[in-house]
Amino acid sequence: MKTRPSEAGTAAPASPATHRLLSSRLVVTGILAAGMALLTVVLALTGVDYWSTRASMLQDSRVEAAIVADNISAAVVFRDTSTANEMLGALRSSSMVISATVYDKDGVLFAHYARDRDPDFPTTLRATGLDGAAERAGWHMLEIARPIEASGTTWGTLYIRKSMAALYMRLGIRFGTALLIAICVMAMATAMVLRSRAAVRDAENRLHELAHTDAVTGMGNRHAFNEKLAAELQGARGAGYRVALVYIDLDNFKTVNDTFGHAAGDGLLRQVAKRLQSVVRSTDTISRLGGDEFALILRLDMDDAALEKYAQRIVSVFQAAYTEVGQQVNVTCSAGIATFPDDAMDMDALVSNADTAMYRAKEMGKNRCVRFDASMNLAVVRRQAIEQALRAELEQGTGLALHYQPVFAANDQSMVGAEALLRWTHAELGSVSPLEAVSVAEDCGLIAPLGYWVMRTACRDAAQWKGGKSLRVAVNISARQLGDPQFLERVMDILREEGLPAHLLEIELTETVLMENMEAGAHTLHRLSQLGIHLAIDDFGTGYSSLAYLRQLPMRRLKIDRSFVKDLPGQEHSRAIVTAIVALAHSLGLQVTAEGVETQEQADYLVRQGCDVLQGYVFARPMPAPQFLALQASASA
Ligand SMILES: Nc1nc2c(ncn2[C@@H]2O[C@@H]3COP(=O)(O)O[C@H]4[C@@H](O)[C@H](n5cnc6c(=O)[nH]c(N)nc65)O[C@@H]4COP(=O)(O)O[C@H]3[C@H]2O)c(=O)[nH]1
Repeated sequence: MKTRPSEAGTAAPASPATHRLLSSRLVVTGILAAGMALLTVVLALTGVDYWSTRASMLQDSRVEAAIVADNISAAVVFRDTSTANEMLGALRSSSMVISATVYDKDGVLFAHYARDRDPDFPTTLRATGLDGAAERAGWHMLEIARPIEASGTTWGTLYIRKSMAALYMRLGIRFGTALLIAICVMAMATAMVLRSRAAVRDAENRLHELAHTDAVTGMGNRHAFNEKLAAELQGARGAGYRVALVYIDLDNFKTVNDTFGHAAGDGLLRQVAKRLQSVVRSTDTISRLGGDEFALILRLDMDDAALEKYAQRIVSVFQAAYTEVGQQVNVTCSAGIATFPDDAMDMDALVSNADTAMYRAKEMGKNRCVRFDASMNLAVVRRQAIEQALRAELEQGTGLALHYQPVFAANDQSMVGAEALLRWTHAELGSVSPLEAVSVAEDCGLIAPLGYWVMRTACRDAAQWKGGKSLRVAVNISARQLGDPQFLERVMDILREEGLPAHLLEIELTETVLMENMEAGAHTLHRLSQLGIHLAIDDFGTGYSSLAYLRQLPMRRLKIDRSFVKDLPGQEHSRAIVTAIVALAHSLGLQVTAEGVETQEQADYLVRQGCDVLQGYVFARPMPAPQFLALQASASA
């Protein structure tokens, strides 16, 4: 199967909105953190500044008070109040001084200076609360007291009050400037971050768009599909609605791609996308999952019958032919539907079930839509078991066998060869039909080892068939085998190693195999034919082969499918087809084999129509190699 459930993924990836919100938050948090850091630095610097300015102011004030106390001592000794007042007045040049007072040795006011009115100034030394050489530094005011001395005697006390306002003013200006610079820096940094963020977001949006868009059709791709389906299922769980998933796979897209080239294939996919979009509702989501696979997610607001009709509409969209590179191209689709929560409770199971239903549609003949059914999973389980068993079987090679069904010349009923048919009986799985085994082997990549085992075994057995007439062994080849670039070389090696002449090997290919390997196949077939190997078209009439194309291939034989033989000679339709096929084959120089001949009446009719070789239960059933050897020995005796 092309799609494995694990590819879908279960967890809903973060939506672009969540992603954007998260990255915006990160940006804001980063800016805030930087702002806080700058503010802290500014505050710390201001604190340091405060303490150093305050300490130097204290020191200056002490010196100032000592100088004034020294100079004023003479005026105090001689009780010259006016000189003392004048000297105190000189302090007005010191802007921080509020007032200065001199008390005599009894602590009584002697001289005073106040910058403005200072009604609270202490009128006695006692009221200052300071004595001798003391100082008091508060938040608002600095008070200094200094003794006034002359000739070793204390004559009074100088008391100065200073305001701290200037200090705060200076600090305030510095803090404000630093803050302003910090804010400007932050604003510039923020503007730059936001600008680059916007550029990054644009780039992210573009990347998101690219990562979620299919380049060929412009539809959502597998990422977009996974996100949408996860979101839709989450919504459905919350709100209790149903969701349907339709898996669509084009049936013969590979042929178009191989025939007309990849550009035409892309053009066709674009047309398909347009047509699909024209039938789905605007609320439904259609995505291209890759290759020729599309998926449709719809919120189910319709009943099952309406859903079937809807699916039919999708399939019928493909009925009209497409025109690509001037050619009419017919492409059909196989679709599978699974619904949530009826068929699956989670995303992986829903995807897997829709895929399973789509593969069932293919198995049922393509060009249809199939609703998932729980029993289909049993089929999937069986296929997985077959895959495992086949893998083991090919390593040990014990359970596989070939049976040979003889084929007879129509004119004299003599045996002319045999068709090798795969038989496989497994201890647990029982008898597995060759069609089932080959189909599983093709899907899981085991067709090459299986095909070469069949080819080698058939050639080895046929090399033992000795008799009057050389018998040719026919081997069936599946589509994937013909696509193997090593095919020609491997077949030649096998013939050489097993000792079978090339003309005694016939390779049977169905029309579908031929049509699926048109270009690469044609070259290989010509080489095989040049080497002497016979080529036959199997099950003729059941495929869609173009006769013009078949004519160019080096075919020797055409085998009429047994579905046309079964109703002979009674049914007119079958009679007409068989007559036409025989005439056509002979006109192209091909021999005709009729397979599935079950009655003598059918055999007689086919001989009358000119068939060259007959094969069927009426003559012999497929049989094990030793039995065939015995039959062949008795026939040639
Ligand atoms: N009803 C009826 N059936 C008859 C009669 N005579 C023969 N048959 C059956 O018709 C099938 C003929 O093989 P086919 O058309 O190549 O169809 C084959 C062939 O396409 C495929 N197959 C078988 N062996 C191999 C193999 O080794 N490799 C590949 N690639 N495919 C194989 O599986 C198909 C089915 O094979 P079988 O089941 O063996 O079925 C065989 C054979 O048993 C008859 O008179 N009446």
